[in-house]
Amino acid sequence: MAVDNDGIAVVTLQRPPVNSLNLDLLQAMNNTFDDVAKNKSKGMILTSASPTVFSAGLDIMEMYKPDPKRVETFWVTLQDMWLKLFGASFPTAAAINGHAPAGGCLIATSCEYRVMLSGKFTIGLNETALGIVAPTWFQDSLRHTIPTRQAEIALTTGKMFTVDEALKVGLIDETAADKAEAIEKCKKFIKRFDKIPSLARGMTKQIFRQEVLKKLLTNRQADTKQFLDLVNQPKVQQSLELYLAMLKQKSQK
Ligand SMILES: CCCCCCCCCCCC/C=C/CC(=O)SCCNC(=O)CCNC(=O)[C@H](O)C(C)(C)COP(=O)(O)OP(=O)(O)OC[C@H]1O[C@@H](n2cnc3c(N)ncnc32)[C@H](O)[C@@H]1OP(=O)(O)O
Repeated sequence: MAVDNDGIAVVTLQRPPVNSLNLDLLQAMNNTFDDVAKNKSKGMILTSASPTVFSAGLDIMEMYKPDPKRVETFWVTLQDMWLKLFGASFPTAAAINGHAPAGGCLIATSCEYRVMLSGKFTIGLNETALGIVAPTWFQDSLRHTIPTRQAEIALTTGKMFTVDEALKVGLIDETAADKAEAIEKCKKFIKRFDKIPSLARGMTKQIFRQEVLKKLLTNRQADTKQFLDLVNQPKVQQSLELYLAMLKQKSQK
């Protein structure tokens, strides 16, 4: 992960090849979000070092034949990442310079503003298409971003939006021709708050988001147990094995 700081922190996800979210990357993100809060940055922009993938979502390898302690830590760290990002008092924006499926879409929808590169990229919560259920807080992040009816249809169909579709439904706010332009547009959004007192801004955002945050905070243990019960089912392990093989086969073509 690289962080540039000119008052606005540009945080670049840098875990080749596809920025899949494993325990180490999630821990690094959490430490970075804490630093951004401590350094009193004007705001934070999340982007990716890959030219084609913003983030491929959760690292499937963390869930396949997992070590019991590590997989629990993985999930709790993912919850922490979402609580910190969705609940950040500082302004947040995503310069989405590539595909953003599942957990990649979660990161983007946890930010306040999204600029995505025009091109053949897709974004969405595709969990149902994979035969899994997006956790409540994943769903909440999408419902918080696009109209409820569109969110329900997208979630139940596992829809991956093209850039044009995402713009139309409000899943992204703007498009950009390249990464530099996406970052500039995100900076422009963050600079809108230059004349707004940051305490009032931050508290207003937290009040606006508190219902959704509270849902996970009060249900954390149950959410973790549900995940662990699911991931340890032999049938789920079988599906993960098949999915990994399919991904490998596709990447070798
Ligand atoms: C059937 C699944 C059952 C799961 C059950 C889980 C039970 C518990 C679930 C509860 C949690 C629910 C929440 C889940 C949220 C998630 O985020 S799940 C992850 C979903 N992500 C995806 O489905 C994305 C998969 N990846 C892609 O579609 C593509 O890789 C891409 C569009 C992002 C990029 O395409 P491209 O640039 O062509 O790269 P590839 O050649 O496909 O991949 C390169 C390389 O990376 C490996 N890889 C890709 N994604 C992941 C990943 N998410 N985790 C781990 N590894 C990944 C891919 O296999 C290639 O590896 P090799 O080079 O072949 O070694």
